[in-house]
Amino acid sequence: MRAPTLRQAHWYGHVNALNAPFDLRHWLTGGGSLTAKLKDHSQAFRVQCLHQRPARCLADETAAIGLHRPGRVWEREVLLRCDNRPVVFGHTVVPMSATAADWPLFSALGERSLGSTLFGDPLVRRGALHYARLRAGHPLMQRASAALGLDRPPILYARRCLYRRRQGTLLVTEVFLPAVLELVLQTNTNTITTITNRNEQ
Ligand SMILES: C=C(O[C@@H]1C=C(C(=O)O)C=C[C@H]1O)C(=O)O
Repeated sequence: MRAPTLRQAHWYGHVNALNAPFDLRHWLTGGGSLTAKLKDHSQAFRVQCLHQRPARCLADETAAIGLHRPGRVWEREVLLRCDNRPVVFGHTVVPMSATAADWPLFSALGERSLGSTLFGDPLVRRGALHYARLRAGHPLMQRASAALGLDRPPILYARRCLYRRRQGTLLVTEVFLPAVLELVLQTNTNTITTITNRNEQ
């Protein structure tokens, strides 16, 4: 196997290949909507849309979205914020050949979560998760670091998933930022209060 250049990552089919921090594993491998999981771990969740525009797909995503050579795509990049702290850099690409019938809600998403349109749509088929370690030269490392205005961390861990709907493909890459490790599951204090009150009566 040819060693990937720094601008490209090797995407593995199993998270064990990353040797990622233990506390990151459940974020990397979790099924269901990441948006829903982040909402469970924060009081306030927000999608900050950085841009959604035509772009050239990254070298290591060309084949994944079914293109024979790097071509033009619709590119959406976001920061997912929990209690205003950026915890995930999201990068989504859709080939220009896709039609509105393939992804009817994609073009007008704005600051609504893409996940809210994917999960629950019976026509959407979700592929397997793949995982990668992003190093300094990878475009998504550079973009995530720039969005945070921070020096580049040595490594960021990412996952990506291909979604299909009708004839369309859509590739979502989620780059997990260091602050995600500080999130705590928000227990529903109302439920606990109710139970406590009942016990005291
Ligand atoms: C795919 C999902 O959508 C999330 C929302 C995104 C967006 O709004 O661009 C991008 C990445 C995802 O983490 C999800 O919630 O699981």
